[in-house]
This record gives sequence, C-alpha cells and structure tokens, in this order.
Amino acid sequence: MPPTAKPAVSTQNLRLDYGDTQILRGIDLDLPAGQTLALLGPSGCGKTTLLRLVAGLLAPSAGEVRIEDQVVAGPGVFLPPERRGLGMVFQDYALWPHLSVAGNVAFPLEMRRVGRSEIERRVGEALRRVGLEHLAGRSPSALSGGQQQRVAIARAIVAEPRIVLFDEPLSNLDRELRENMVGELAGLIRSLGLTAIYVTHDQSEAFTLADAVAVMDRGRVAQLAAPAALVEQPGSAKIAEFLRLGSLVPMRRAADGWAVDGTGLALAGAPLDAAGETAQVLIPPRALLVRAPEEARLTGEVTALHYRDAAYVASVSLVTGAAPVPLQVTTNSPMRLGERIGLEIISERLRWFPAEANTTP
Ligand SMILES: Nc1ncnc2c1ncn2[C@@H]1O[C@H](COP(=O)(O)OP(=O)(O)OP(=O)(O)O)[C@@H](O)[C@H]1O
Repeated sequence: MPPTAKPAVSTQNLRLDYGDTQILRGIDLDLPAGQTLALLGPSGCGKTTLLRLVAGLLAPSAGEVRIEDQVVAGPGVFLPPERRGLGMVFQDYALWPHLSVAGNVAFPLEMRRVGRSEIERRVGEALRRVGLEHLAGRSPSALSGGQQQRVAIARAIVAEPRIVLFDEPLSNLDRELRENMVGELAGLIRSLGLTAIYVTHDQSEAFTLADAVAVMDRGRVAQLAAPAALVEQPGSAKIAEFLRLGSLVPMRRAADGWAVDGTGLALAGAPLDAAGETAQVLIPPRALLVRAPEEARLTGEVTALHYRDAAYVASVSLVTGAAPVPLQVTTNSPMRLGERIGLEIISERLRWFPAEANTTP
C-alpha cells in the first residue's frame, strides 16, 4: 500500500470485555482496499467477536473501528450496521424461506427503496455473478447447501458494497464442495475488487483466499502476514504448531552447538542469538530429503503413510540411539510402512525458537 493510501478498514487498540473477561485485548489492524484479510485461530480466540465489532453488531469496550477513514465505533461514536455500507455472509446463510431466491437477493435493495427496474437489473447481475440466474424463481428450501450459500453471497454483494465480511461461510458445506467454493469465492472477491474480512478456523481456506492472515490467539493478533510469509517465518513455536508447519523438536545446547534434547544428534544452523540452554527447532517437511539409508547420516523408520496430492506424506521416527524423534516427510518416491529410510536435513530451512517463545501469556 502506498504510504498515503487510507486503509479500507482499520482498528486501533480495539478491546472487548464481557464483565471481567477480556475477549479482545487490543487489536490493531490496517486492511488496504481491495485486499482480503483472513482471521484464523482456534475456537474461542475472538475471530467472530472482532468481525461483529467491524460489522456494528457489537460495540467495543475501548478502542476504535474506522471504515474508509470514518470512525464508525469509538468513544462517543457508534454507527449501526446498516450505516456502515458493508455486505455480510454468515455460516448459516440466513435466507428467508417464504421468499424466492430473487426475493432474498432483492431484500437489501428493497430496504433501501431502490426502484423496481433497478432492483431487477441488480438482482439479475448478482445472481449471474454467482451462477444462479436460472434458479431465480426457486424457493431456498429447494436448493443444495452450496446453492443456498451462493444466494447468501449474491445478497451480500447486490447493493455493491466495497467491503464484505464473511463469518465461516463455507463451514456447513461438505469438504469437496467447500474446496470448490473457496476457489470460486476467491475469484469473485477479486473480480469485484472487494475488500474482505474472512473468519475461518480452516487454514487451507485462509491460505487460499487471503492476501494477509491474522493468526489470533486468546484475544490478540499473534502474527499478521501473507500466507507464504507465515509458512517461511512463523513468529513463534506456538504459531508454527498451530499452523502444523512441521515437527517441533526440543533442542539443548551442546559443547559445540545444539543437539536434539536427550540425544547426541547435532543440528547445525542455529542462529547465534538463540539464548539460553534450551530451544525448539521447527523441521518442516521441505527441510527433509529422503535418501537411501546407506547414503545419509540420519536414519528414520516410516510409522504412518498417506498418499495425497500426488505425493507420499509420511510420519517418520528418527532413529537417534535414544528416544526416537517424530518427523514429517513429503516425497514422490514410494515408501512402505516400517521401511528404514535415509534423511538429509537442509539446515537453512530449519526455524529456531528460543524456549521462552512458547510461554507467552
Ligand atoms: N455474549 C457473550 N458473553 C460472554 N462471553 C462470550 C459471549 N460471546 C462470546 N463469548 C466468548 O468470547 C470468546 C470469543 O468468542 P468468538 O465467538 O469471538 O470466538 P471465535 O474465535 O469466533 O470462535 P469459533 O471459531 O468457535 O467461532 C469465547 O470464549 C466466547 O465464549
């Protein structure tokens, strides 16, 4: 974003308490226009609460929400949802059963007292965008889950908002449909030039759709970064663990470097500033190369195996002479359960974390 451009949505020190319980503990976000931000995190971390504060369905306990540089919530200011100019799509679709598909999509325009012919034109356009123009006259109850969610999306975009909020919109759909729809939704958001905030606990959804992902943890943003940057440079061992980026292996300082805790197995490449006597190292699958056992310094035994997306994904137990170390390996070469394989570690692809990094309150 050029330094002068105003963010489409921003929050400053946004807080929400229920009684004595702090739900959001000071959220600072800037979302540039035309970008999609995913809020990703475990159940209860505050994703939906943050979205509801932006939507105007909740008022903050402290801090500020701005939309296109207008304060919409803050000390002495609160704009209701209908005055924030946002589209919203929820998990449960919330379609009216007594209205047809077209009637549901027309509803936000009728509330705004848009003329009949203009409504017809815009409803037709919104339904075309989601591929449902042929079902305009149907009742929502005669649609599949995926079609119902498309109606909800058409309804959210019919008034041509610049910003759309999505709260787990695909979580009621079965896996295959979800995977198809997430790509469709990403295409739609891009082609309409929308700014979007997308709540999900599904990492692959977040990584498919979003320009930036805010990983949330207990009411805070633990890390905000592009998907590739999260994979390359997770901010803490806890974030790496939540994103399932690989195995986290406990390390202990040895005479001339670092060794896997409880073993004599040395690993090179620790950054010099990794303080203390203990650390953790993230070993992502892409840091491991499979070799013939006699060609490698390390040996592992295959303990579990899946074939997925044209590759073998194996759990491997690294043989250390002491406790085995569990690792994950991806390879194109066939493997068998129980097989012994050689492993080479690419030390530049390891990520080191000081032990303290896992104990943030
Ligand atoms: N009305 C309420 N009163 C008290 N606590 C609430 C209320 N609404 C939500 N909470 C609590 O706030 C926390 C955050 O809830 P929120 O729905 O934002 O989480 P989430 O990250 O969206 O979770 P999920 O993925 O399960 O939807 C939870 O611990 C929840 O129990």
